Amino acid sequence: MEHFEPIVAIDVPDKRRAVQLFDKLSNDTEHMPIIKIGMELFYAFGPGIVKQAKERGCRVFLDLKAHDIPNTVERAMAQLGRLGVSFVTVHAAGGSEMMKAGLRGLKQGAAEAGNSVPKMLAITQLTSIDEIILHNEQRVSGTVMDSVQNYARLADESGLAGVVCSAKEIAAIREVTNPDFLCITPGIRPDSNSHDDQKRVVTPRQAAEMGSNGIVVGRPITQSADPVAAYKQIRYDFFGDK
Ligand SMILES: O=c1ccn([C@@H]2O[C@H](COP(=O)(O)O)[C@@H](O)[C@H]2O)c(=O)[nH]1
Repeated sequence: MEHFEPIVAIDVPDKRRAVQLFDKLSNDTEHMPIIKIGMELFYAFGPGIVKQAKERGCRVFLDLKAHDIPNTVERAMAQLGRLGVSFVTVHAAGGSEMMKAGLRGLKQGAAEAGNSVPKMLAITQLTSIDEIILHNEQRVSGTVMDSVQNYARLADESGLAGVVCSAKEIAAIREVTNPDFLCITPGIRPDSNSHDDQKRVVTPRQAAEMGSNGIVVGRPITQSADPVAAYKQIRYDFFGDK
């Protein structure tokens, strides 16, 4: 089973702060985190910000959560395949045709640029969603667990490398997917932290015990007075001495 270094979500509004965090976090070359660039940074600074993270030796998780008609996602993913990132994301709610088209585009873009193919992950139910939102707003009957399990099966059948989910759903996902299917888990909060807008939350240790292949952590690190110390503590809680 493959495990990844913690994925740090750099959700900050300005380039100077982002690059400062890339610099601080890439200093520990033995256990360098994977840098997650999301909509906030990418919409503001585009591929240039990806390049700046890569120049510091960081692997990049580009979390743009594509969700559109298959043709649009295929063409968008072809562009992302050219960037040399390690992970990209799409919403499983876009359906299997969209996910397959996205993967096709990603492979084509990566091949044209001579890059290896990034791992494509499907967002299942965002970790900010709970059963109240699922029932009252999405009008989905059943549990969050059922919905996440269904999306994971669909993503696996569509050829994706894995899903983004809460660690709480990993056991249910493993029942219906291939053994090497990845479960990457945000909604991570060390005991003392507030949950912010996250609903399905576990600690780094619980995520490890539940079988997470990699944790995604943002604010508990980026808003800490000492982001490097916060990262190291979270990494230790997830991996122990490894
Ligand atoms: O279901 C999901 C999918 C993606 N995310 C992203 O992870 C980070 C979490 O940040 P925190 O500050 O640790 O809450 C953020 O970039 C989200 O866009 C998620 O939380 N849940």
